[in-house]
Amino acid sequence: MRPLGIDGAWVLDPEVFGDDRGSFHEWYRAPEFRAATGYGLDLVQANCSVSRRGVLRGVHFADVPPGQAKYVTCVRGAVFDVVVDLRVGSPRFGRWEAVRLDDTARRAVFLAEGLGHAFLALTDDTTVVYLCSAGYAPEREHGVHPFDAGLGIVWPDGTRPLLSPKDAAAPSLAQAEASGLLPSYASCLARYEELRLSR
Ligand SMILES: Cc1cn([C@H]2C[C@H](O)[C@@H](COP(=O)(O)OP(=O)(O)O[C@H]3O[C@@H](C)C(=O)[C@@H](O)[C@H]3O)O2)c(=O)[nH]c1=O
Repeated sequence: MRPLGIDGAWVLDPEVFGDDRGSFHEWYRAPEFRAATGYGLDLVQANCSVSRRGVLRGVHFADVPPGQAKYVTCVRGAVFDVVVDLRVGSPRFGRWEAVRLDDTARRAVFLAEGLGHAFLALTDDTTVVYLCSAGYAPEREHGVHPFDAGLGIVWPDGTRPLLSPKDAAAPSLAQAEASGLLPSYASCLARYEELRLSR
């Protein structure tokens, strides 16, 4: 796993073994995962979503503590997957980074607690699966608008994005910050340290 430009985010480039039957790859190995990230992934929930082309989900994040770390891959089709640093006080606050996840390279992205996550489906029947370190708590899950100019995410052309009503009504980064919705970098660092010591 190699770190992305936003601390707390990593990408796995797996070795994919192809043969006459199809392919095989490992997308999670606990010791290597821990060695690379400093985290043990405490698997509490595993999710799967299917999206048609142009569906855009996010930018979502959860309150820290406890936060919700996610380990994401795309098992069918392709997504433009985006990690956003929403941690107030982070040197990279507001910065975003995109990784293509697809059923060819079979990359996976890990996002630590407090980071924002979004993806745009580039194909029909795009299937994304992800492992989560915390269970779903709707009252603790929030969003920032994916087209917010303050974030300036450059989404790929060629699709007409379809957002959920909740995501379409999400605040801008500035509004979310002003209303105290965003996690602080200090609380995230404290949470990371707590997790490192406990696992
Ligand atoms: C996320 C989630 C949703 N749901 C339900 C609530 C709702 O009825 C339906 C769809 O929920 P949403 O519209 O929030 O789903 P979605 O927009 O796909 O939300 C997801 O977006 C990506 C970007 C993430 O990173 C995820 O963590 C999650 O926030 O599924 C659960 O039961 N458990 C869950 O963990």
